[in-house]
Amino acid sequence: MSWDQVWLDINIATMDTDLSTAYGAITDAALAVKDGKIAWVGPRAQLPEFDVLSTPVYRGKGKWLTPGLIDAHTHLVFAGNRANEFEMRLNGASYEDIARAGGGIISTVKACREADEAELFESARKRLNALGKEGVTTVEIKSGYGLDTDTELKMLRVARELGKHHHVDVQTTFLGAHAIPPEYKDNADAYVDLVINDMLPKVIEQDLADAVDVFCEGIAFDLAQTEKVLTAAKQAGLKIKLHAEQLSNIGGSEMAAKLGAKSVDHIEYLDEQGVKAISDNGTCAVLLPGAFYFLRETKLPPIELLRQHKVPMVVASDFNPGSSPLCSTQLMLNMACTLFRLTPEEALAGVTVNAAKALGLEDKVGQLKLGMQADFCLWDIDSPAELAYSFGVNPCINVVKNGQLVHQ
Ligand SMILES: N=CN[C@@H](CCC(=O)O)C(=O)O
Ligand SMILES: [Zn+2]
Repeated sequence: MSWDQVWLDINIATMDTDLSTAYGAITDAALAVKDGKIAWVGPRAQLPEFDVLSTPVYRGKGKWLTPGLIDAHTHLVFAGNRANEFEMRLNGASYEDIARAGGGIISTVKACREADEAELFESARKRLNALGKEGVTTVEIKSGYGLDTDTELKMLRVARELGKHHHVDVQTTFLGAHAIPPEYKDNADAYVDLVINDMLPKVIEQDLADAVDVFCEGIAFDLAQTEKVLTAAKQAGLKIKLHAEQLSNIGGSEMAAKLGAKSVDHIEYLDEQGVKAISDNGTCAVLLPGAFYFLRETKLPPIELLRQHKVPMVVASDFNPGSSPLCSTQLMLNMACTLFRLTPEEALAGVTVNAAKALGLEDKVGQLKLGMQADFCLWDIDSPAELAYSFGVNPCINVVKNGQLVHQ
């Protein structure tokens, strides 16, 4: 056998759902890489013979390998910060009060409109470095802090550039319909028209987005406005997804699922009818424990219903300056278990196999099996549950991206 690298003396949480073991685990395993892809994976005892003199061999000292982590929901391109609003909330104001008073998302919009591309790129690069060091190999980044055509395009260009200059793959999402900008305060429909007829065509023409998202909520866009944007995006051939049922239940998830959304995100207020709709349509549920924690929400997402209806559960950071200034996918693993009571295995699936599905990348990443991209991490852990159990000492030893060792 001729391979580019072989990993020995490892246990593997493949997250391969075809295997019957928890975590798709293979103990005393081996893995081989060729041309950036997984060329062999299985028990060490079955590894075919290979030329040990010409093949780099990495030894894992009995530790665990997992797929590279995938953070399927972030807003990591932004300017400024909202520590002042954090203080306001600690003095009694609510997230909704602040948003309605022109703060919240709109305050980050002001900062993003003023920031130049280099500034946005540099701050986002640092954040991406932080995620990359803790084992993230694919990240989704949304626009949505521009709310005018130029700034929305600027944010997406920065996100695309980051993907070109960083080992972490970037999937971009156009979120022009994130909030109603001050200029359209009394005419949200006209803003929706701008999103559909001016922004979206330019986003498509310049190939700036892989997907389109909308914030469907009482403080943002209503059901009809949301449907219009998602339908236009779908007709243009883009993947669609939705911020939905975060603060109330207005039926966004059900509508988006019927349109074929890859995911509905937040969903604390989703009811059984909504869960059935997303289950019937193969839509993933993206759980965002960081925002739940940071906003001190009390309404839990319907985890048990999601389990009953076999909805793939995803765990993401929602990293953003307002509701989740927490730039750590590893922390989300812990919070998904402590706050939402996911099992460590469910949480790990939420940042690997299910996260890939939410991004429409399930044929490439998220599992360690033959033919998939060689994106994986070696962790200084004795069981996969440790990834969700503890936080603060980064257990990531190595990151391999497309078969290249990028972090050790
Ligand atoms: N819910 C809407 N959007 C973001 C919050 C953005 C912000 O507050 O800046 C979220 O996913 O939590
Ligand atoms: Zn979000």
